[in-house]
Amino acid sequence: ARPFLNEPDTGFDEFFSSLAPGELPPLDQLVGLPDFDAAARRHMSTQNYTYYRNGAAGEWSYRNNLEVFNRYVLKPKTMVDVTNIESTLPTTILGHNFSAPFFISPCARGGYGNVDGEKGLVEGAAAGDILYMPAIYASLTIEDIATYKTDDQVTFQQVYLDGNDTATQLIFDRIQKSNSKAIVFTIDSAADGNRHRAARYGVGSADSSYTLITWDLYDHLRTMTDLPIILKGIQTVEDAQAAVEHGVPAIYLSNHGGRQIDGARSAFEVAIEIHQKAPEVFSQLEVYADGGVRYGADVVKMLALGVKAVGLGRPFMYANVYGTEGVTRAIEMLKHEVAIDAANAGIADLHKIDTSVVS
Ligand SMILES: Cc1cc2nc3c(=O)[nH]c(=O)nc-3n(C[C@H](O)[C@H](O)[C@H](O)COP(=O)(O)O)c2cc1C
Repeated sequence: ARPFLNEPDTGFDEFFSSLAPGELPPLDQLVGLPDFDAAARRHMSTQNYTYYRNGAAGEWSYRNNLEVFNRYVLKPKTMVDVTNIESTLPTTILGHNFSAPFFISPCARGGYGNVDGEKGLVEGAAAGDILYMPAIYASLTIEDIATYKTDDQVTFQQVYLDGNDTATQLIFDRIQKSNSKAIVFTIDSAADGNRHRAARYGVGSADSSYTLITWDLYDHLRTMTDLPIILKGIQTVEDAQAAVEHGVPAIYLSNHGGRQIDGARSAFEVAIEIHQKAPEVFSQLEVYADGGVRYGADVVKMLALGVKAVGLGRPFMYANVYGTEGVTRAIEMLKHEVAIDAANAGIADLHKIDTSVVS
């Protein structure tokens, strides 16, 4: 296997060389989202870090998620008035207002990175006014997470579901009671993920059984709740089109951070396929996407294809090692990067972005 740099070398190790083993660098000295990975790796136990970091099998999909953004370059336009770009960061996600077109992807086991579990993710999302999607296998319960929300904070609850109606109805009722505004049904994990790195440390998938996931099930689930049910883990244009036919309000392109099946394409590549073969999908329903997003420019490239909002998993899990302040700072960093990268690419308004800026 060719060598792989988990984070590009931007001087982190030299700069923080005097820190004691395990000591976290001061938050205000981190300069970008990849720094949170390096900081968390220093601080977390190898076992816990491995659960966050791992990808399926040889981790080629994990790597590709990160590397794919470098295979598509930006084509900056000049002589454009970009001075109002920051005012175009806010967007709506399923009709709810947020301050930026990115969100916190659902990730299990926040407690591995912070003794307070997902508290920092809920509070950070509120402070930064972005969407958080708590995972059903979060360390905190749906109800505990709800106690950390501000009064008007909008969250979407992720779930794994099977054909057991009684269990499903219980979960749906809890979600409704906790005032979540949508259900994010993960459909890319019909079987256990083949996770070599994680298996070494006994930290495999949170969802490991064979699970019945079909369009019939989706149609049935919709009769069991008034909440919109988003499908997470769509990976082909055909499935995106089927989602339109089944009246799905939003799809979420994802290969689960490269954690389920090695060799699966990145969401960015799937978005390109949809853009090429069925661009109408982007206006027929809302399309979200995640995987390997680490820089403002990555978000800009996703938006250029027609993606409405972009998710990040690991960066926020690593930021949560610092708790609410860390997550809040990560959000600020990414907002700033999206704005300056878009501006330098000659984009005046993020809502009017199109593929002419990407090649
Ligand atoms: C530690 C960890 C736990 C995750 N747990 C879940 C989960 O319970 N449900 C789910 O749908 N996706 C889960 N994911 C996938 C994320 O929602 C998201 O798709 C992925 O992290 C995006 O890639 P990124 O980490 O490169 O941003 C998890 C990812 C990580 C890193």
